[in-house]
Amino acid sequence: MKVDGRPYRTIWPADDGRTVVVIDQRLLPHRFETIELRSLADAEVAIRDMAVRGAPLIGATAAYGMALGMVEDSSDEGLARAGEVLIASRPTAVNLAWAVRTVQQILRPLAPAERVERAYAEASRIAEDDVESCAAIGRHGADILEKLWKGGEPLQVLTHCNAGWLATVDWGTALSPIYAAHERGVPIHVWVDETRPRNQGAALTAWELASHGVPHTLIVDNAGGHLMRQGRVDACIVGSDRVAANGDVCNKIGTYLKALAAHDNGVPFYAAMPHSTIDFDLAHGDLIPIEEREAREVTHISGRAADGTVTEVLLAPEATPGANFAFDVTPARLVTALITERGVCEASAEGLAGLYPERAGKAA
Ligand SMILES: CSC[C@@H](O)[C@@H](O)C(=O)COP(=O)(O)O
Repeated sequence: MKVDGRPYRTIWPADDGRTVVVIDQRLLPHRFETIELRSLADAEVAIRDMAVRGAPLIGATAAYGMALGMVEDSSDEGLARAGEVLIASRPTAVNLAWAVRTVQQILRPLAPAERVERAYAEASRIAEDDVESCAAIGRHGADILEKLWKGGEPLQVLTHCNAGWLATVDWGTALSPIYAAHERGVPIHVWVDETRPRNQGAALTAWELASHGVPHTLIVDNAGGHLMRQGRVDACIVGSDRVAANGDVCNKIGTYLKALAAHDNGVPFYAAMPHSTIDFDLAHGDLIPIEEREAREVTHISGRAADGTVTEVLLAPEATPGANFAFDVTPARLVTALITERGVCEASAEGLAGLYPERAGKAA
């Protein structure tokens, strides 16, 4: 996608062929800056501190992290250790473990001397695969949005968190259909959930949509139910960090409440994801590890001024403890359909098996 007229992806190798460059998403929407990852530790910290975030981008960063790890130590021990370090950085998005295991599987039979080049090639393949997958998700999802639009007033779509191009290598998952429909001339207005506590909706989704001229309005996380009751939402689309084999969808905390409100109000609720997000090894969503982050993100709110100064304010009494669950699981029965690069399917084991017959019922 473009930033100030220049095409960008969220991750790319620098000219030296070794350093990996990413956008520092902690600085958006006020500053667009990149950081260079030069070591396995840099990649691990970028994921853990959320300079990069979003399931597919975490996966691509982990793949490049494996390559950086191979530069440091391409022995069998180095290969295993790099995987352990990266997998421990964030637990919920399965794309991370999927990318690490994909790279390990390719490298394991090779001699250590051959592993560095092959690791970079595989990381680049994973990144390209994500770009193609997200573009295809955009086409399939735009077909749905086009059908939902009855002509006249803009289609009203609600989204949660950031599942746009910043969360992937390019295009996005939930936002890709919105961009594609917008390109096709379908008038769309997006209700953007702020997405406390880290405000990915306010900071990232709003920034993306504004940069691409898609009309949108920022709302507090609890407004979605009210808008749905008033008939002011035609569809919800979210991304996912992990889809279980039965179609349960894990995504940013608060997604489940939106799905409940959508179900109660007859609003279609779609989740969009590439194949790398589907965990055929997990029978159902209750088995998905839910990341718990620092309570400080809940008890405090912080904002960055345009000059870069960060101000943090305590919201609660000093002694009040906070709990910070980063994701929740929406049961498959509340999901109208899954939108993948292979097409649209029911959120069920049968639906997933129809699209991925080679993976269903087998280890990923
Ligand atoms: C495009 S992927 C969708 C998800 O990764 C996205 O909705 C999300 O929950 C991101 O969470 P984050 O904690 O910002 O990594």
